Amino acid sequence: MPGFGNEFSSEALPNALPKGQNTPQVCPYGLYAEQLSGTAFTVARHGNQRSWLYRIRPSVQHRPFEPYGPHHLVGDFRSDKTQLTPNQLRWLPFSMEHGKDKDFVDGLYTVAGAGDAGMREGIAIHTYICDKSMHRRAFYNADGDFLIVPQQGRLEIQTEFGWLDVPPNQICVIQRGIRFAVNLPDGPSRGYVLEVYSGHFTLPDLGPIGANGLANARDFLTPVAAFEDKDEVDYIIINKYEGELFAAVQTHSPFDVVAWHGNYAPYKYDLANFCVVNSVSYDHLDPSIFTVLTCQSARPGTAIADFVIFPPRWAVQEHTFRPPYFHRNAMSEFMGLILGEYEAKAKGFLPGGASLHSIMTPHGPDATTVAGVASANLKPVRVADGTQAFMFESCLMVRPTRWGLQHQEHEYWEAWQPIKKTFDPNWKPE
Ligand SMILES: O=C(O)Cc1cc(O)ccc1O
Ligand SMILES: [Fe+2]
Repeated sequence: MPGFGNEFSSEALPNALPKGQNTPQVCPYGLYAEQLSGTAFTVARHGNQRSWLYRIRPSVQHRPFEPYGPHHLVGDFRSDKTQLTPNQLRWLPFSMEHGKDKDFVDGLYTVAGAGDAGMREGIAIHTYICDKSMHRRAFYNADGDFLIVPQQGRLEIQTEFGWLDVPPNQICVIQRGIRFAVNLPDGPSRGYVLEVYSGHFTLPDLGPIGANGLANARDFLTPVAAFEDKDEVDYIIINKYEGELFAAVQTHSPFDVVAWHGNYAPYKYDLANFCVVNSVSYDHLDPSIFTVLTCQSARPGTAIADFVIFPPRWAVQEHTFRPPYFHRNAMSEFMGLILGEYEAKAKGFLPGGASLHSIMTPHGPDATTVAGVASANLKPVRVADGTQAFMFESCLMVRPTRWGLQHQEHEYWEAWQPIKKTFDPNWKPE
């Protein structure tokens, strides 16, 4: 179903949604009504999110949760599972070996983050590497929302709300609490996850751009209700709770929602639909023009996390240094690559890899990219064709985990050292 933030209704059987009320004495088809809250009951109307699920059995029918592990997740970025460093960091593609004999849940590795899931403030950045579909296992995250960015392998995701099919170059958002299971129809798979512990993703304001452009609301897709009626089977529900995992057994499928309505539901988006807006005269504009989704903090204009892409487009700016500029940012920048190459890095930044440039840590185009600029022909050119890089940008101090640091590419700093001094004190304006 198309649209962003809509009040949706979906029935897998005719008339399964109660008419005119949420909690009738007895629901159609003998279903149980269950509310899933995405915000406090009392949040102002424009930000309030909840859905009503009409299911074969209530979710509460499960055995007690027990600790589950081992795992490679971090939910507290002041703990000794992290290590402070302001250095530029880069990762070669995360090895598929990390995903041997693992499903999506067991194959989650936290690379970096900030804050504390327990305080519901902060973000976590994970990679997932896996080669097994989830069989009779479902996952939900009590800590926050997942924005999932597949890099290798299509994800076929069963959720309580229906099915999502998410190949690379598409993304999906699965919010706090929603149960899902990931199948891997293409075999071994890898990707990135941006997790936000507070708030939810919204579309960025467009200001003077107007009412259209960037990620258009109509291109977001939410699943239709789809249920399975499986009883007398062991299902394991795995819960991420303050960065730890817990598992509970139940004897029915959690994907038994016959109908639902509400505005708290997962969605996906095809990055190829992004309507790119950029300078058509001069200068390299800030990458915020490429924001797909944002999770805002309480400080106006300041994101806990922005999801930004670097899509294929025309570069037409005249008398301009066209690659990304050198800079020191007030925000942390974690980047990944889905496909192809990134315009600021001639080598070393590869699909499935990543980089982290912390708050105020200098960075910019590498020496090879800089060397090509002065002689570049500034006719209109296609840039980033067949490529897709992205950035998770956060106002928070993002720390790598120990696992992240152990797997980094050493000597990344050397990428900038061959940049030549071109200063000429006798230079004269023409
Ligand atoms: O650092 C990066 O590569 C990301 C980035 C891209 C860009 O076009 C401008 C600023 C910026 O931080
Ligand atoms: Fe940057």
